[in-house]
Amino acid sequence: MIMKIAVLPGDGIGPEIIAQARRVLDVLKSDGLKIELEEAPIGGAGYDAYGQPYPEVTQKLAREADAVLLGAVGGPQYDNLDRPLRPERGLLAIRKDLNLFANLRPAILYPELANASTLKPEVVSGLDIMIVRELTGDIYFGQPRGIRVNDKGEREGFNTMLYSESEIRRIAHVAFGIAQKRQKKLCSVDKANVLETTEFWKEIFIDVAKEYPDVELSHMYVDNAAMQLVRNPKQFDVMVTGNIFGDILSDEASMLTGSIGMLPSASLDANNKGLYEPSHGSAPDIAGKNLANPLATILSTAMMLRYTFGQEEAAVRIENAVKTVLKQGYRTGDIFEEGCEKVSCSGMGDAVVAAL
Ligand SMILES: NC(=O)c1ccc[n+]([C@@H]2O[C@H](COP(=O)([O-])OP(=O)(O)OC[C@H]3O[C@@H](n4cnc5c(N)ncnc54)[C@H](O)[C@@H]3O)[C@@H](O)[C@H]2O)c1
Ligand SMILES: CC(C)[C@H](C(=O)O)[C@@H](O)C(=O)O
Ligand SMILES: [Mg+2]
Repeated sequence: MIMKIAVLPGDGIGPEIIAQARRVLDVLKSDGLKIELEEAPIGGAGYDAYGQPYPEVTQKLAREADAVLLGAVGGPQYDNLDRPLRPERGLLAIRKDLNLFANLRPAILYPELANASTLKPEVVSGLDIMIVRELTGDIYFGQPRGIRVNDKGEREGFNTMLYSESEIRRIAHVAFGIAQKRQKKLCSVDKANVLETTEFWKEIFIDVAKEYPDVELSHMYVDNAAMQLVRNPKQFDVMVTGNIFGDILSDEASMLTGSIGMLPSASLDANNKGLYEPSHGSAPDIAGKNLANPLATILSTAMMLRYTFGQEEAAVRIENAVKTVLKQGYRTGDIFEEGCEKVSCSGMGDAVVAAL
């Protein structure tokens, strides 16, 4: 089987981190994996090349590919564009277009990074949480949305937090399925005390739970969950939540692992076609300086091999290479500590390739 991968570097540090992930894939390719890579622009790069953040060429490539590897989108130079043209809309468009409703963001603390975590080692050692974020619904996509003039002649901005029953059910099945293969503990995060949308979410989760009697389902309000994540994160095994809460909680959880540069992600459709990207953004403050941590992107390629291609061995090989470079003491600036060797983005890529 030839694995067709659409590579969309995007903006800011996107091209730098994707270059390192490509080197990793090139090693696997030279060792016999049949991988076909083709690049196209997305986000600001899409706008610059074709006037659209999700150009038709990119859409065609992404639809025809088995998986998509994406860097990051966005940057201050695009912030004043009309809303539909902004880079972030390109990312939302590809997620919706490919029906990638299940976003998996694993927050794993590698023991070597215990000191890089913002929490004390004893609170965080052994951390392994899977955040399951619904990705194609919620306030991100609910209609109506916009900025309008109200009855009093005042301008107002509005969005709609919306989930249909089928959208909740399908993400619930994904989350319960993942919990079944782990510690069998699923925490659904909501704001059911205030928001009808998430009260409904909770109701559906309780119903779906009947099909998974071996999984212990709990519920937590999102404000408490944000606090519990920094108080005692190891109480969580799998967390499942809607699009907006998942966006925020996954960034928070990333710091428990040492850096946002360590958090990979998989965004899957119902058939495990996936888009793989780091959870972070285009980091305009360090873009073009060869400073970014490429490990989240490299770990995302491992997720791709696992979830879309069923190549468990190759996935573990990449993860082991990452563990090796951390053991060897290589650190980009975001995870650097005294006594380690500071490397650039491409330097980290060199180390991973050597470890492979
Ligand atoms: N998936 C995506 O493409 C995505 C995700 C988040 C934000 N964004 C976009 O990125 C732009 C910047 O957003 P932001 O600043 O809020 O978030 P960001 O994640 O880009 O950066 C936040 C901070 O984390 C640092 N950082 C991020 N990734 C890093 C890495 N790999 N190595 C080292 N440090 C890293 C940055 O330098 C910055 O200080 C915005 O346009 C935003 O919309 C895109
Ligand atoms: C850039 C933005 C649209 C995106 C999101 O909010 O989903 C990002 O923050 C992420 O976490 O992937
Ligand atoms: Mg985010």
